[in-house]
Amino acid sequence: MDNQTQTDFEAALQRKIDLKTKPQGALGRIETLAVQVARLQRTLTPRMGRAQLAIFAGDHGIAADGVSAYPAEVTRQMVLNFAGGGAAANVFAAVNGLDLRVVNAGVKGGPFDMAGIYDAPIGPGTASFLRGPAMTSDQCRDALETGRRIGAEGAYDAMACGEMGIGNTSSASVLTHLLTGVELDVVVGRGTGLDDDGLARKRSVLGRAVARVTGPLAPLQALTEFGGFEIAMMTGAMLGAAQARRVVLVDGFIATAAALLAARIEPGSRGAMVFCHRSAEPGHAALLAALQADPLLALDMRLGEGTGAALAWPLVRAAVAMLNDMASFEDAGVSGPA
Ligand SMILES: Cc1cc2ncn([C@H]3O[C@H](COP(=O)(O)O)[C@@H](O)[C@H]3O)c2cc1C
Ligand SMILES: O=C(O)c1cccnc1
Repeated sequence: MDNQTQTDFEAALQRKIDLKTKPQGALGRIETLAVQVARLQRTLTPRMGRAQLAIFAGDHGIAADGVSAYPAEVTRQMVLNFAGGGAAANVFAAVNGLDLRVVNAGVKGGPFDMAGIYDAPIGPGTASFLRGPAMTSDQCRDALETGRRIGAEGAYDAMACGEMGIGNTSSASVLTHLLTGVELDVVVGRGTGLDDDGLARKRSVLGRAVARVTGPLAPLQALTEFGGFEIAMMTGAMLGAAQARRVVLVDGFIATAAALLAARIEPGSRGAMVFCHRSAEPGHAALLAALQADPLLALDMRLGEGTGAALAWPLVRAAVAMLNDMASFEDAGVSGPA
């Protein structure tokens, strides 16, 4: 769109919302959401029919260094739980009508070879980033490419990204520190529920890991050094979905680390992102501030899997329904402001 067309479009969009049977601005953030989706789809009559929740799973070498309250085997066990329909993400996706896709981005123990799990492993888990890079730059590129393809596949209007990977709050914490400049100790949290000793150990391990590198890292370098296969694939999926002009439903701490990477790699992707909830994991605030994002929900959740994204999906649908289906003052014969 040229500048004049853009200005006319924005004016027509705001006028359409202001003529609805409500006091001006009375639907608050629902109005902002409607504007965002209309801009993304470049129409005054956007569509918000189907959403997919893709859960990317990957193992982390750093998990063997004692940074999680749970053992690494839980990653694989939870992938089987997703396939069996028993996880929180399954339940919320079912209630709110999102299609679920489970992606093996690199879980230890080899391919699953079973219905309901898409095997696209980059490797058998990352290497521990305490001792060297988590992955090679080729692996990082492959994960991003696979993610981009997944993000653009199917006939979806929205893409929710979730993750599973024991140890991935460690990866996300280091990425948050490197990408935002906020002090490491501030952004490291309890993850799955470390006690005070566990948290101190996690801070110490991650401090030593960060000391391995010097100087500011470019986003792709940071992802290669300290990322996870599921984080890299999720970053790619967000980029692919944004490029296809789909709404990107961003979940909690880990997903927002991927979102910040995506926005740094391609700033244009930011416009597609809807920030769904504020995680209780402390590093989330730093990521949200860097993205100038104010999430829709604050439910004290700290799970991941895309649970917050699945819960926020009906709000996006409601915003679009408001724009398309709500009567104007004239349609309904309601008097405007006195
Ligand atoms: C049973 C179970 C289900 C989960 N679903 C998501 N996570 C979440 O916790 C993990 C990250 O936390 P940390 O860095 O402390 O390991 C990720 O797998 C994340 O998705 C889970 C964790 C557990 C234990
Ligand atoms: O907010 C998240 O995504 C999160 C927080 C803790 C553990 N796993 C995920």
